[in-house]
Amino acid sequence: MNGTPADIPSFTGDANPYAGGDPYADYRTAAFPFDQFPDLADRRLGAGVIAANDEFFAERENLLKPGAAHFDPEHFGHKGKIMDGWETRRRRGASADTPHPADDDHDWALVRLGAPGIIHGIVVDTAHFRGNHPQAVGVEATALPGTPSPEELLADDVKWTVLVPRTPVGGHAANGFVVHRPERFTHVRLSQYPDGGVARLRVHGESVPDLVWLAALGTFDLAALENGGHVEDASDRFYSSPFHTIHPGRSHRMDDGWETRRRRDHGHDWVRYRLTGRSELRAVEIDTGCYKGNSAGWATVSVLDAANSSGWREVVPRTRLEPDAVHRFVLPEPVVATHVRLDIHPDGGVARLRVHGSLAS
Ligand SMILES: NC(=O)NC(NC(N)=O)C(=O)[O-]
Repeated sequence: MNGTPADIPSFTGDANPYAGGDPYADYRTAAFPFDQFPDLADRRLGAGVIAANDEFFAERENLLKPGAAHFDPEHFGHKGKIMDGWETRRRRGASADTPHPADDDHDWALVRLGAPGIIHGIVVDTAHFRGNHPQAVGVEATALPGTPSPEELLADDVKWTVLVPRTPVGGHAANGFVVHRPERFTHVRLSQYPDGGVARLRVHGESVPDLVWLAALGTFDLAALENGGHVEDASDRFYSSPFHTIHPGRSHRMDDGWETRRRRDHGHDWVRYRLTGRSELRAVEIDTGCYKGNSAGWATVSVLDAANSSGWREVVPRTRLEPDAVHRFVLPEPVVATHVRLDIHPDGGVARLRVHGSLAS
């Protein structure tokens, strides 16, 4: 079953015209059951809007930007109001007698996921699109190997699976849709009927890597999101998401890592990761990049082999961390694990965790 079950909030209709002050004051949003899963269409994972049929008012690339859409009421350009989203021109009918668009008229954007995977939910966010949001949206997905061009994706023989059937949406709202599909997808197509603006598209799910590629690599980072690593749980998500610790590359800003609030008790913070699969781990990296006055103080790394009942085992003992630095640990001997836990004492920031090894045979 796809779409919006009765128990998740849905929004329809116009929002009121912007009345000044905080543009988010009348924004309609909700917590969705799939919020726990990362956004597979995150630009920071390498996702891209590779084509759109129209982007007259605002560029398609805005759809995948991290963070909430910005609205500046005074910002106008040569073509109209500058909008932080993807916005198409107004569609027209064929003649003076039929000035309205036809029922099936729509605009579309093609998105390559940054990490292909299983999709659990979609948010079509129309933030700041009030009188010019789409009346309805639909989302489909497909899986193609390699790096297909837009033309290849749009070929007649490509099978697209409907994730969100054409559904009315609200303006200036986070329009969320639960998806129940077991397949791995590589691309999605967002359609808006008949035209309009969408600020952000979020595609929440679980990354499913190409195992043939990983087998060819041999040794790789088994916690990396792009390799199928996953954050199962974390003690704190106050400032930023623990998923950032398994994003590609180095962190370039403090909010690009995982930062917990200041603890005022005697506890500590932690993240629990599920690895690509059962694997043999040989080396661990903890990067406190961009955390200077608020780096995690000490860290411990433990592993669990869920196929074996021996429980959690510490592989990196509690170690003092330097601010804004990469710390490398070669394990005294390789360990077999399905899960890793990072404990930080007492609190603070960790930008990245890398867990190097290979899949256990
Ligand atoms: N005030 C507007 O935003 N108008 C138009 N859009 C932009 N971006 O100028 C439109 O037709 O939707």
